[in-house]
Amino acid sequence: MAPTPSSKSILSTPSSKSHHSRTPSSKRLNFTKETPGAASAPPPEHPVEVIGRIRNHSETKTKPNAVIPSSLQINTDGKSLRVKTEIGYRNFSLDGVSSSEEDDLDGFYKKFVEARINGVKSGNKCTIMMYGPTGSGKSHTMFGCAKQQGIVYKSLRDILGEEEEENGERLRVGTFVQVSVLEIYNEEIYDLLSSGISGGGFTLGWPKSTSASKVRLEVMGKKAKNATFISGNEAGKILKEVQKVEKRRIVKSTLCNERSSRSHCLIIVDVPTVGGQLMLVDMAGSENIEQAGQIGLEAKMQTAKINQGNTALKRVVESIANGDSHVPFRDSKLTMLLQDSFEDDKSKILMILCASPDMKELHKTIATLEYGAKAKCIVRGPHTPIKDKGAEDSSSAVILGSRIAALDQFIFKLQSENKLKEKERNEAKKELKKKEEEVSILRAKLALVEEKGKEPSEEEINSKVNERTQMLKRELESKIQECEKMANEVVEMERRKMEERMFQQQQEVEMLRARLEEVESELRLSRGCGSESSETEGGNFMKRFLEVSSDDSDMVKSMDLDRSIDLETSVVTYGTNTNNFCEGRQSVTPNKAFLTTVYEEDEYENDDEDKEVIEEKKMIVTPEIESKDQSSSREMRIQNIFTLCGNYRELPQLDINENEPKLGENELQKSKGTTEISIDLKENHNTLDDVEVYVKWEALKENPGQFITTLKVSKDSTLADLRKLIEIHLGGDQNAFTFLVLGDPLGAPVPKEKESATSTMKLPICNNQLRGRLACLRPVKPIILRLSHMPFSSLENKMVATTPDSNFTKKGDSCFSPMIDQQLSLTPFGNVRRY
Ligand SMILES: Nc1ncnc2c1ncn2[C@@H]1O[C@H](COP(=O)(O)OP(=O)(O)OP(=O)(O)O)[C@@H](O)[C@H]1O
Repeated sequence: MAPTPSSKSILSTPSSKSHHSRTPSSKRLNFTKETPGAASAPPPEHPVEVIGRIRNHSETKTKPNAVIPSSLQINTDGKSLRVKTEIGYRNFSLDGVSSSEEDDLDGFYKKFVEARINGVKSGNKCTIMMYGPTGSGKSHTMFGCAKQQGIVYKSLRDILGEEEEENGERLRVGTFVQVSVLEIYNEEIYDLLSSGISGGGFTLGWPKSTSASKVRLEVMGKKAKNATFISGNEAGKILKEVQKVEKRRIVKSTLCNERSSRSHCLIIVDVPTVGGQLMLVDMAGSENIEQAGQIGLEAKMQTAKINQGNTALKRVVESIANGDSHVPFRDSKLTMLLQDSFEDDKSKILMILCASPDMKELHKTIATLEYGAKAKCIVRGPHTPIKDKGAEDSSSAVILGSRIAALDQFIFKLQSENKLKEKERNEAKKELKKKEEEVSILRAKLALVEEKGKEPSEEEINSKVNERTQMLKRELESKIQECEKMANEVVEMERRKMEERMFQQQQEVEMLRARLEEVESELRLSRGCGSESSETEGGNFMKRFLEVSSDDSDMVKSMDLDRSIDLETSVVTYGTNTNNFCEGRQSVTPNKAFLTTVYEEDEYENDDEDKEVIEEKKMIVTPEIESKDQSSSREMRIQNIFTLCGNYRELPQLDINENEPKLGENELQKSKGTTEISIDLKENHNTLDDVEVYVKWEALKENPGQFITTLKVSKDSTLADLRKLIEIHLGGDQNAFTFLVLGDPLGAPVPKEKESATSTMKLPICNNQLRGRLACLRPVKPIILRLSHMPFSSLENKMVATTPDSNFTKKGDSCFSPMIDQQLSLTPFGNVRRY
């Protein structure tokens, strides 16, 4: 193996010759002068840590299986590197060495970068700079590739912190950072975060559009003045902005690199909350003009300008390492901005030397490693150059101002976040209040439902019953009042009608009286006014009729006048019971007329079956009889009237023609409960020894002269015999009576002891029949008659409901008043009723 070349021979490159002349290697390595008591002093601090990063061989992709010779070999200690040359090898001791083959970007970051980033989060300052020739992998390591992210993004993530999201909400907020991105191109500083048009943009040789859109910045102290920064604590947003900025860097194809970074890029990350700062510097390639292949004066000038930063940095490093009293920080914009990184006691520099194992790159690789070795030798101590007081103050003011601005922004951000949270909290409170109201409403409803579901208590039932009872009571009272009112109205109406009827009846009675007077006068005329008895009879008749007319007793009377002149017959039936009132009127054959009188006994019995017919008589007068003896016919009619008045009420029925139906018979049969008693004259004539006795009570004021029965006795019989039969008929002697000698004007009773000596034949003849006698009985005790007190209203109702027969009476021939005729035309019965 060839002997290891001395470092001197390896580092004797043209570019470094001048430095070697000024700062011998021995001095460089031992630039920290030993001072008395140095043995007891702490070991010197190396502010610059140098890491070698060896990229993959460029021909690996094209020749994957080929054995490609490499100029670099990492020693076993992992911190030193052997460079192979044609004449031998040279070792370089570094703080660490890593190859891309062994450590990808993640591995490299974790091994050499992560600890520094943690220091920044704790408030330290760190500058990570990529140094190496073009195409050695500086940008690749700094920004990464599609597969892996580089140091910029990984460190930002570490500082900001990984975001945790759940259901679209961020759970953890990262560290607040302030990021500014600068580009130093052609010794000008551009603000890559500003999109404004730069008035002083240098466009020579580069696309105008690119440089024209950038803002050029001036340096104030050690900082770029008015640099734009992005701030926040959300890693996603910050990284996205940095990615955009990365693409705005000026790149150009060179012989060494298709997309060669022609500028230095500085990404400055401030962590104002702790005072930490991270400065990431991706330097342009360190190749010289010839190596870059630039042709022409302009291109050579550009390359020279680009290298100005690299050259100035080399000198700064050498000056610091040599302990020179003056460090030329102001030789370039890059060194001006990196001054704090070298001078601040809290600041550390991580210099990553990028190198290619390609044999063609050997010289550049050695130059890079020598540069790194020098930087590694820098220590802080007494040799630290005296700082420029004014510049330091200015720099501190800028830093403080920046920090204050960052803190203000941070406070503002916290305040806005706080406001947002406050707003959310208020909204949540409102929502909570609304929900509570809904809950209370629902609870009330639930309570109601539960209450309804419960069984009603006894008190509730009682109260409801009472309430219902009161309501029904009120309804009942109101209905009673209504009924009373209606009843009063009905009574009043009935009373009025009754009065009208009474008035009508009084008029009818007057008419009837006048008619009777006419009849009486006719009778007197017909008898030639000669018979005194007739006079007496007529007088009696008038007397009785007037009594009846003026009588206010409760006796009910009925009367039908024979109207034989008109050969019409009217049938009048009176009943004391309104419900049982039987009425009928019909046209009859001209040669027949009859009178029917019916007394019904009990007005209080409403049942038809209980009605008792006391008397019914039919009288038929034939035209033949009337033609033989007109006067006899008239007398008969008058007798009928007498009969109605009391003494001669009972007239025998003269049924001449048996084959013809008896007039009014149908109506009588229809009348329930009436008993028809017919007297057949032919039969009487056949029995010569018998006398037919009509028995009746004497007609008194309180007694209408009720008919009792008809008895057949021998003509030789006496009143004593007749009494026995009558008493048998009456069923005992409770209605004890005496016979009246009716022919006697005084109407004297026959003493009982004389009854056996008095012949039945001495009784008055009844209805002009030779063998008919009338036995008029005077009751010893007064007969209690159950007579009707029927109201007129019922009778009136009956009359209205009846079908009239207009042929029954002839107009103008009626003996009654027109009003009565009208009534008779409406009803089959004429009636006179007195109370
Ligand atoms: N470790 C690596 N692994 C794979 N490819 C790499 C690696 N390093 C660099 N490359 C590739 O080499 C090319 C040049 O690399 P890069 O641009 O990073 O070089 P550079 O040093 O930044 O050059 P310049 O100074 O000109 O910008 C790129 O295409 C890059 O992808």
